[in-house]
Parts: sequence; structure tokens; C-alpha cells
Amino acid sequence: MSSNNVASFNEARRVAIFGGTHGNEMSGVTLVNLWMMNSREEIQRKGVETQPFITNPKAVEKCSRYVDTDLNRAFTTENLSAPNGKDLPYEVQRAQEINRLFGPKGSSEAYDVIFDLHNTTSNMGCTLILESSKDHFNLQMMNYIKKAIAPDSCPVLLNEDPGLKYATARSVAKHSVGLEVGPQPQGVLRSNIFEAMRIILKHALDFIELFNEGVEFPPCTVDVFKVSERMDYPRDANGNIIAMVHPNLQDCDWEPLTPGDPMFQTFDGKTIPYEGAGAVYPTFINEAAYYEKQQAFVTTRRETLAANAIRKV
Ligand SMILES: CC(=O)N[C@@H](CC(=O)O)C(=O)O
Ligand SMILES: [Zn+2]
Repeated sequence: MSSNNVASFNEARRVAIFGGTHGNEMSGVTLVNLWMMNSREEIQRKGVETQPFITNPKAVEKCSRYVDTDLNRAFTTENLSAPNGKDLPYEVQRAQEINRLFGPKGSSEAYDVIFDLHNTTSNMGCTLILESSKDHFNLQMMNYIKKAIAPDSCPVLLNEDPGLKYATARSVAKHSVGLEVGPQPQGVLRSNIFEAMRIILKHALDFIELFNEGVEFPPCTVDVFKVSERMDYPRDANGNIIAMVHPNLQDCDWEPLTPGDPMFQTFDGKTIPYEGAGAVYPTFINEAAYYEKQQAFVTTRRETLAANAIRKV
């Protein structure tokens, strides 16, 4: 194969692991705190400087998702360039600080890789979240992790549609990776979820070490679930929710939902079916944090992405 098809990237020397972007998602909070206190060897790799970091300490202290506004929506150009002052919402001030420490977003000084650790109340298992289908470094990393954890699986959620994506904390890095593990209630630590997150991170860091050592990764394909639509709960004229996620759909993240399948159940027991065109793969089903975002679940469609071979410059 011609060398034109090999994408080259600089070594990924500066890596950050964010926890507590949402202060009530306990796996990331606990792992990052652990790695900051001691156990640093666990995240050390040859030729890599890995920085564990609590992104929203005030929210962690309160064990709430955020204090003033969702930090994982705050990294907009507008916020990051706002004249800073004490009257800005706490999370906007924090976003500016994080952008100074790990960015600036979109610049050559930005960190190479940021992993952002999240938990969901949905039954999503170990999900990796990407924001671009064209980042061949990240696609190769996904392929490496999927192979490493087989026969267990880790779905890759692609959230790249400009109308659907949001301004995440991890987006300040050159390569941003979200890690979303569930089901775990807010404010709760479950050992299985904690360990699953830890293992994914181990493989991700191993990949970076191999890449920095000069290993060339051959072309591959990566199956992803691409976010396609946000689905709200059915509501009355006053905006009150009038139905719940249907029992047939509850906990069935990543399983096909086809037209006619039960989707919601009203309080008097009526079934509201899915009426879209063709099968979709719902996820973030009944996520607690998304009630305020008026979102019952998101639909995704399956795609296979091609990743070029990669090696370091
Ligand atoms: C439940 C949760 O917080 N999910 C994350 C997903 C992501 O990081 O993209 C969020 O809404 O920011
Ligand atoms: Zn979160």
C-alpha cells in the first residue's frame, strides 16, 4: 500500500484524564482522585505524561451534576473568549481555566489526548464517545480497545452532527475521547462499573504507549453508532411528561427499535409505538441527567468507518 495512505501524527506525549466533569458520576471522580493521591504508576506509560484532573471540583463536593450550568456544554467559542469576570457562571470560569491549562482548544499547544470519564444511569455498558469520524488516531485507538477487551464489547458512539453535538470539556484536546459507563445511579459507586472503566483506560493508555514507540497500525474498520435524533418524552400542552419509557425499551440500549415497536407507556397503560422510518439503535435510554434536557433517549444508526494506517511522524 502506498505511504500516502498512512496518516502520521505526532507522538501523544501529553495526555489528560478528566473525572468529575459531572460531580455525581462517581467512577470517574473516584478513579481520578485515586490516581491523583497515589496509584499514579497505574496510568504511567513510557514516553507519556498522564495528568489526572478533577474538572468540576465544586460539583464533586456537592455531588451534583453541576453548580450553575453543565460544564460539558460550556466549551463554546463564545464562552471561552468571554471577558473573564467573577460574574460569569462558575462552570464558564472553570471552562476558561481548563482551556488555559489543557488547550487552547484548536491550537497546536493543546493536549494531545483527553479522556473524559462519565457514568450513565442507562444500560449502555462501556461506551466510547467520539466527536469526529475523520480522526484516524482515535479510530485506531477504538479498534485497539475493542480487540483488547473482546469477547466483552464496547460500543463506539459517534456524536459529530453539528446540530447535535455539544461543546465538551474534552474538546480542548487534539484527540478527544469520552468514556461513558453504565448503568450506575448518580452519586453511587458500583464495583463492576468502576472496574470496567478502569480496564478501558488501561488499554487506551497501552495503545498510546505503543504508538509513541513507533508501532505502525495497519488500516482497519470500526463499527460505530452514529447519533441521529434526540427523542423527548411525550408531553401535555403544559409541558408535563405524560408517559414513561416503555418496559420493552427500558435497558435495551443498542438493540434495534423498529417501526411499530413499543417506545413509551402512558400512566394509564397505553403503548406509544416508535413511528420512525426504519430501524434505529436507541441509547442513553432514560438517562437521569437528560430529563432537564428533555431527552428520553437518542436514536443512532450503525455505520462502519474506515481508518487509515497510522504511525508517528
Ligand atoms: C450522562 C452524561 O453526562 N453524558 C455525557 C455524554 C458525553 O460526555 O458526551 C454528557 O451528556 O455530557
Ligand atoms: Zn456525565
